[in-house]
Amino acid sequence: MSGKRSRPAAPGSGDGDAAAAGKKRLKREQRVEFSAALREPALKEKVALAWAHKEALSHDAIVLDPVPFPHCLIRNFIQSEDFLEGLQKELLCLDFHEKSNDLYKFKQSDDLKKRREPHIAALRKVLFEEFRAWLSDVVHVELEPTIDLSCAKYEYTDTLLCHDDELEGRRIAFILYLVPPWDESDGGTLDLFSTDDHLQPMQVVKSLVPSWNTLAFFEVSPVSFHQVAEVVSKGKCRLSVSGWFHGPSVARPAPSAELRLPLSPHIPHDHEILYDWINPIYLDMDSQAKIQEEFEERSEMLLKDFLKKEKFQLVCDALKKEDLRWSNRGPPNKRRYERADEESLPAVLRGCVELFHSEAMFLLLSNFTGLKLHFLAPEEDDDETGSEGEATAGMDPSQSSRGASSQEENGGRDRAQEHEGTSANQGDSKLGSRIPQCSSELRRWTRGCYTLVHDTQTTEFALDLMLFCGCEGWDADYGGFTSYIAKGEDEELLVVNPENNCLALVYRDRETLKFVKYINHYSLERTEASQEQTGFWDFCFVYYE
Ligand SMILES: O=C(O)CCC(=O)C(=O)O
Ligand SMILES: [Fe+2]
Repeated sequence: MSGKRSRPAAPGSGDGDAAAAGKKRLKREQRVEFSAALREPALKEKVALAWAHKEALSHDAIVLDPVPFPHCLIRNFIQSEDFLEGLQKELLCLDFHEKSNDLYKFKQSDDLKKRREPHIAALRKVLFEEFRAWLSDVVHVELEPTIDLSCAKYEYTDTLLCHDDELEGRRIAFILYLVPPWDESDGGTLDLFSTDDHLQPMQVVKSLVPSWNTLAFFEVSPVSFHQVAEVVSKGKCRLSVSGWFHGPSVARPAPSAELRLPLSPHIPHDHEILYDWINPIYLDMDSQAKIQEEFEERSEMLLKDFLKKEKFQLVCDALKKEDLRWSNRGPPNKRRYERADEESLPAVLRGCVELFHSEAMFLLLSNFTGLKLHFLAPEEDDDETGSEGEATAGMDPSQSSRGASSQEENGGRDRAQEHEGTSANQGDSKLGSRIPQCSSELRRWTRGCYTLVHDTQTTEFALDLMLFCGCEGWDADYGGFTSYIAKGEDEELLVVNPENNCLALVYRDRETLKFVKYINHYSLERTEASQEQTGFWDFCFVYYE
């Protein structure tokens, strides 16, 4: 993602506390230096050469690795241990704000740009004056004095998912870790991703374990994909001070647009399939009319106990069988979950997929939502009520069978006749380019899965359908919920929590984006409670008029 949302910008950095700065200091001013070894001209020269030639270099004071993208670790960055302790104390006294969206969950401090605590001020100075000069020489880029600095706390279940840091002006990212003794098994590693020929991240190829007084830095570029792995130790706090040195950006090629999932029109299937699978309360025309009324009001709907009990049980049993083949869906800067390979589906799951794909379902969904997902469904602006007072619910799916041929059987139903006429008149434009279609996936959600909002995501009018399985005892704190947000904002418009045998319908417009919240380590506690059951599944269909 080209980083507008790569990570929260340092919080409000207003200018002008010059007056305050002029006041007499209450606390003693601090001074600090960075690693003397690093400042040795001979070592500096070596690092600069290695950086320029993209060569690895290993020294007590600094390790440089050009793979998967150039990054360095500086051990013992700050010379004075007393200073670090003072700094840590000041940082922990700051106000931290819980930040949470598709990409991250962690605590961020107030902006450090203007903080006047002596250790924070001294760190800012050494970073953005002496160290910046050193770094400019080493990477051969004139880094600007712009101060971009904040403090982050990652605790149990906190994470920052795959991103590249790219945002206007950012040239070198850096992080100074102030963590207790830390092990890879605590989580919280800084993971670096390899990239493919299209500059998309592939997999984590290197994990840097944070350690006290180590500074990591890397060049921000179209391939600098990294993440902070979820912290999985309870009671451990991964404290860091991080920011960016600004400078001329590395050229970025235009992002390649993503292919969306294949779409297909309904498959011929008459209403019998509905009666086989669906709880009969939803097949009653009056309840469809009520659902439609409410859906038109709210653009969302949860239909509980949607499948017949015995069918739902069969579906759940089949999902738990091991012979299903699942494949990972990425890339990690956009999503991570598993999708069932359709070929491997046993009959019952194939049947369920067919249900959502069926012509009868397209018509039923038209009735639930008022959308025109079937040519028999009324036009959107056609809000007349029929003589039997049930017409707002459109067509009775039990009256339609196979496309046009069903019209004969529907002889008595005026609206069907009328609308067949309409679609025939509009002819090719309706039936050609604009046939209602859908995409489908059977997905498995376990710890570590998520989807992200990203720049190449298409926004469109669409009806989302999700049917959840295997989520008894699922807690919203595990993540895994689908969040709908307004484009360009983090504000949540709607959340859909996974709930067993619940059908969620959501109509979204071009200003709405959705993501599935990262499923965290806490979700594994449920696994322990309910034996081998990990995560949950959903049938996810997206319908287009
Ligand atoms: O804390 C880290 O190791 C990396 C943080 C990071 O990637 C970021 O804040 O953008
Ligand atoms: Fe980052």
